[in-house]
Amino acid sequence: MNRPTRSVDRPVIEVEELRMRYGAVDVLKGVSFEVRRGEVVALLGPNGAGKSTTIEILEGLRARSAGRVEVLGVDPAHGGEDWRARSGIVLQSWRDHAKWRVRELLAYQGSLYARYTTERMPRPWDVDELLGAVGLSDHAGRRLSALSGGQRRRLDVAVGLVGRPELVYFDEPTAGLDPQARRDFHDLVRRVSRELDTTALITTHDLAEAEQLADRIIILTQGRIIADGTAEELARQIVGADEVRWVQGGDRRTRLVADSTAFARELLLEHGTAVSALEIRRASLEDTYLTLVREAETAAMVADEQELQGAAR
Ligand SMILES: Nc1ncnc2c1ncn2[C@@H]1O[C@H](COP(=O)(O)OP(=O)(O)OP(=O)(O)O)[C@@H](O)[C@H]1O
Repeated sequence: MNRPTRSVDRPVIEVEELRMRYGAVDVLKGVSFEVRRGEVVALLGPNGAGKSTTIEILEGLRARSAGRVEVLGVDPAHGGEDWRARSGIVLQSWRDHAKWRVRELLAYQGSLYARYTTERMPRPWDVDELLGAVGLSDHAGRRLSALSGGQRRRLDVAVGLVGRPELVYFDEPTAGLDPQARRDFHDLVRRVSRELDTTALITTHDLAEAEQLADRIIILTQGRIIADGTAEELARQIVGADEVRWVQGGDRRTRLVADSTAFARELLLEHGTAVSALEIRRASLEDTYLTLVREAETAAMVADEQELQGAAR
C-alpha cells in the first residue's frame, strides 16, 4: 500500500523548549524535537533522564512547566476525547484483568473506538485480523491469567493498536519477550508504520532494538537532548568511531579512527603486503550511546563545578 500523500504534512509531534520542574528540581531543561508522520523514533536515555516525563506530557497525562507542545496538531494540555482516540499507548496495563478472555478484552477495547471511525481509517481493527497480526490467534479464548509473560506482552501491543491509532507510544515493548516474539514485534511495528502510516515513539533500553527498528534515535540525558539522528549519524558525532585492526610485521595493531575506509586505504598504500588480517569494526550503537552519554555527563559535571567555584568566589 502506498503512503497517502498530504499537501500539508505537519509533524505529528512538535516539542519546543519543553521544561518540567518537580518541586525545585528541573527534570526537562529545554527539550526540542519533532516526529514526522510514519516515522518510528526511539527515545533512549539512562534511568531518570526524563523519558517517561516527556511521554506523559505528550500523552496529556502530565502538565508541563513551560514550552510548546503539539501532538497531532493539538496541545495535549487541551486534548479532548477525539484527540485521545487518535493515539494508542502500549503499557503493561492489563495484568489486573485476569478474568477477561483475550478476544473479549480486544472486542471491548475496540468497541470504544467505533465512534471514531473514518472513511480513511475504519476503526476498530478487526479483532481476528489483529489477533493474527500479533500472533495470538491460538489463544483468543484464553483468560488473561492463563497467558505467558510474552503472550501478555503481545496482548498489550494489540490493546494499544486496536483503535488503529495514528500515533502509538511503546514503553519498553519487548522487555521479557523471547527472540522470536521480539522479531515478530519488530515486523509488526514496521508493517503498521508502513501500511497504515502509523507514527511510533518507542522508549527502550535495548540499543539493538532501537537500531533495528527506529528511523531515528533521540538520546535524552539529564533532561537534555544530546543527540538526534539515525544510528549512522550518531556514530559520526563521535571521534574515533571505527576500530581498525591489522597485523604488521608479526605485531597485532589496533587504532580507533573516524574514517576507517580512508585509513585502510592509506595503510595499504604505505605498507602494502606487510599488512594482513585487516579488520574494520564500526562502532555499535551501544558504543556510540555510551560515549555520548559519558561526554554529556562529564560536561554537566564540569559546568556544575564551575558554577560552584563561581558562587564561592
Ligand atoms: N512525580 C514526580 N515527582 C518528583 N520527581 C519525579 C516525579 N516523576 C519523576 N520524577 C523524577 O524525574 C526524573 C525523570 O524521571 P523519568 O521517569 O521521566 O525518567 P526516565 O528517563 O523515564 O527513567 P527510567 O529509564 O528509569 O524509566 C527522575 O529523577 C525522577 O526521579
